[in-house]
Amino acid sequence: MGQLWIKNGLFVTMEEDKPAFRGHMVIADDRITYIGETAPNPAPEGAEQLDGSKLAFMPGLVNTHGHAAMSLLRGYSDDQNLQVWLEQKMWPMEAKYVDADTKAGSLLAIAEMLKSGTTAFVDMYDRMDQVAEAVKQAGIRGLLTRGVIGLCPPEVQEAKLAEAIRFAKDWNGEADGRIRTMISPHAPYTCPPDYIERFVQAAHDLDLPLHTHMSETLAEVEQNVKEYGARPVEHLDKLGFFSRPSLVAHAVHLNDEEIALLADRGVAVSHNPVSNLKLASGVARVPELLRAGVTVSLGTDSAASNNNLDLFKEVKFAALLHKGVTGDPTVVPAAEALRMGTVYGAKSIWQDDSIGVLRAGMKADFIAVDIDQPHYYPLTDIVSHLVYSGSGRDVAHVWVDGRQVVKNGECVYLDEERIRYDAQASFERLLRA
Ligand SMILES: CSC[C@H]1O[C@@H](n2cnc3c(O)ncnc32)[C@H](O)[C@@H]1O
Ligand SMILES: [Zn+2]
Repeated sequence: MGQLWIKNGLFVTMEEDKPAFRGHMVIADDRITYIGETAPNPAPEGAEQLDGSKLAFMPGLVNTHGHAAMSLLRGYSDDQNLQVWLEQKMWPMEAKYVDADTKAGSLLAIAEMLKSGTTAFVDMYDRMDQVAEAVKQAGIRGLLTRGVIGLCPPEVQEAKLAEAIRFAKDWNGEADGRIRTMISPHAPYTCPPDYIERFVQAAHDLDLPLHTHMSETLAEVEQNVKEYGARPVEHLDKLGFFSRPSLVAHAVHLNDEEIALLADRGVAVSHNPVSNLKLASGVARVPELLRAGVTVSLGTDSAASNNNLDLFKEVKFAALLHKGVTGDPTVVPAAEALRMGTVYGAKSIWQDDSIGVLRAGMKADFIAVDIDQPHYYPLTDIVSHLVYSGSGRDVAHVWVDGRQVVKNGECVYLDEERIRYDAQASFERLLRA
């Protein structure tokens, strides 16, 4: 891959001691080898040079919850609550998916994510080999997991669990280590307790993290109490779920005791503000979670409930929403929202701390934002501008694992025209089927 020397760029490192400065960065193969205000000394011989003077460089965004292939269902069902949306609209359409649809939807989503600055994403879905192939091709980083809905006869449950384990084993560490896997019962309301326990066992056996939807709606919490005599957090805790590194999506309806328990067990939360607003699920208690020491990152959920996979939007919503509902303008300040979209996301999913900040020795997963535009002027506080004024549309270049995967706004390894065509064809077939 060789070396890249970025000169005179504005670097937003996400490091606490030196968050932003103008300077230089050197990439060798998959790693950052130098970052600093002064030029590298000695100068990297033979390195490709990039003038960074009109660009802001920051760690790639990390999307910690989604279902990429559902991008085919973008706009198919708006303005419904979760239960109606899932049971009457999503699940009937998903039942008609074939491998080619999952591949088409995943490529569409990955193109959208890469072009808007996401370098790593979590994906929970079915037909995950297709998603993994798409990740491999596009050059993005993926934490992939076969999500399992257990509302089916025992022999089907058995087959789904076996498939989840097979996928997790086959793909962990693939694509030069850009793919990692997890184990995922879909939710406490779609998987019986003894079935969830088998996923926990599998996660132990394979030494993998767990991921699930949890406490997304009030109805879910009430149903859990009625069926199992416990709220979802206590329920999952009793089933041993939090004995593994775990990432829960949504966590909207939590009481103080549940927040304390999640903090105590080291559970990471993927906050999905836009999806939660659109499905009228509620607003997660993010300021309290952060105060309790929970790692809170950001997810888009799918393009069918968002309807966009630009994580910059999620960062902005996270910064604004909690000010609005608490009446306190100091909660989730811009820098904290940006940490949720980068370093906290990295911490939640990539447990070896090799991504999420710009620092020598870290993996070279970073993006270049075109700040030579009116909405970045006057150039004062770059973090404020990125959060409150910027968007994924400003992303010019993206690197993952030291490899440039977006150049001048175009995906290097994807045929975007073909992807749009295939996505449209898949959707039309699904409608007719
Ligand atoms: C088979 S795993 C993926 C499964 O999850 C469904 N899904 C998408 N968004 C949500 C959400 O916000 N809450 C719960 N479940 C969701 C999706 O339709 C798939 O069936
Ligand atoms: Zn989801």
